[in-house]
Amino acid sequence: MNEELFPRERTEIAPGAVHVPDWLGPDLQRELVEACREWARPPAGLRTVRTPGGGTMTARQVCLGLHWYPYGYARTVVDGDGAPVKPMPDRLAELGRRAVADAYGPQAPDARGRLAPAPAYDIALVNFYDGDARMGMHRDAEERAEDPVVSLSLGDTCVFRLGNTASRGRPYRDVELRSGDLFVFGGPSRRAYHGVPKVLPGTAPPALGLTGRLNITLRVGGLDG
Ligand SMILES: O=C(O)CCC(=O)C(=O)O
Ligand SMILES: [Fe+2]
Repeated sequence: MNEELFPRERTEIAPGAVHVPDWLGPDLQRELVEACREWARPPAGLRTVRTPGGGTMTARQVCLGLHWYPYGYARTVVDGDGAPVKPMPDRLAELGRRAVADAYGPQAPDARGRLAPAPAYDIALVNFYDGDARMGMHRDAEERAEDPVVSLSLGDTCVFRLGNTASRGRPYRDVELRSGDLFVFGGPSRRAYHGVPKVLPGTAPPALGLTGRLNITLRVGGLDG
């Protein structure tokens, strides 16, 4: 459902950072919420992340493919129950490839007429935000690959802040991400600071059956070998 007078449009927020509103239809949103509920179950389920400074992240998290912790990747939940991380589902990897193609459009061949291979997404982070949760400004920096990060939003609307690559401060741009929206940041924005300063409670589509916000972030690790 779109209640705007005019439809929200695809917008390049910064070079390489593209917002595609309403990318996921209602059925796919519902399927993904159901899948997140399964992934969130123990073992290797939803956990509260502790930061080295002694704090905790307010968004709770579960990882697929490789386990992210502050600040690295492991094959087991080294900062939780120690269980092996759940596998990366093929359908999420495929969704990531489609997301990049839709966000950036058909890619241009290089000077020899070759197309770069589609990114092979092998990591998913699922973040669950209740009404008070947020995420501070950070960079997705533990991956070696430079492939774009794909972010899918489900449930409550949030304010997503995309900053610059030099510091957590200004200049930045705030974008409202609603249920079903796609946000991709690659190229010059791949290492930009970003965060979620605010979730707007009670804004999820009623038919989705979710209180709070889920974010699925897809990344390419480039960490094998
Ligand atoms: O929830 C979001 O939209 C952002 C999540 C994020 O930046 C991350 O998991 O690294
Ligand atoms: Fe991030």
